[in-house]
Amino acid sequence: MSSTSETLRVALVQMRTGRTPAASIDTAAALVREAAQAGARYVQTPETTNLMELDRARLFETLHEEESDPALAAFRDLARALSIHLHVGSLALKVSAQRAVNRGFLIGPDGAIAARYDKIHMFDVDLDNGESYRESTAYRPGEQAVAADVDGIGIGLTICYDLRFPALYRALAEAGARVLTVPAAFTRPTGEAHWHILLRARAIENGAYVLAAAQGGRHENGRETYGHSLIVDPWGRVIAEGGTDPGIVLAELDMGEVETARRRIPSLRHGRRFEVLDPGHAGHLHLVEKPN
Ligand SMILES: O=C(O)CNC(=O)[C@H](CS)NC(=O)CCC(=O)C(=O)O
Repeated sequence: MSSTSETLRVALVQMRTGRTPAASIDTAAALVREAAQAGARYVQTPETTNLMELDRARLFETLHEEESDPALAAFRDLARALSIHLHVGSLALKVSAQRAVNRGFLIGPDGAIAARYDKIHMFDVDLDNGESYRESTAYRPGEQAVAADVDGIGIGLTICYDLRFPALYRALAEAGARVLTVPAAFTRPTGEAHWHILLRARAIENGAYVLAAAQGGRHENGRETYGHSLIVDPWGRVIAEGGTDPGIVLAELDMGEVETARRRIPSLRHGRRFEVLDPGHAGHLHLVEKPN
């Protein structure tokens, strides 16, 4: 790596995960191999790479615990075989008989798990097209933001609905992340309305690359997801984008672009914090001084 330009070749794997983990693992693995052959050093797969299942009884019959999960074992072998950083956007994993986690893994080129992240914000939402989700009835939310390292580049780990909570991304950027990741399974209507603009906003306000591998199309469980895996640069430009079908999306990240964006608009440095003094009333919000 030269001292003037720090770069990272990345790929997103877009999928249409079904109800059989073995098939999902095979599909994902083939696309990860294709990405590695195209020169990607970091490859990200979408939310719930292993399984999309709406039937709760069947979900818990199919899920494994982390220690015995076949998808995690297969992806660890694959990362090592290809010598890449493999970010499995998330796996649905059982933590007890009736409780699951929506957990992301960053696997290093040695096959070791470098970071784990449990999705914090649960998608408990009723859409006006009749789609209704209660993620929190099956999944236990995470309680920690997680930043990790890929070849000396800080990477923030988030998942899907987290995208709507900008304070998480600000905290990750302040912790040193220059790349923010949002593996997702967005619904079609909310994706059409909000996907691009929210991803671009997170990139712009933090002067960071945003990488979002997506689920797309009509799934075996009947759900439809938005697709459009996206790579956004720190100035907010979309530099690569997927469609609705499975495939890979490639880009070369240049960390000089992060430096340039943050020099042009130093909003990370200028940010202040506010505290509600008198909740529920019109009034003043107290400006909280930042340390230093
Ligand atoms: O449950 C699965 O099978 C996979 N997981 C998901 O699809 C998750 C939880 S239901 N989806 C979202 O968070 C969509 C967010 C979204 O669409 C928005 O914020 O607009």
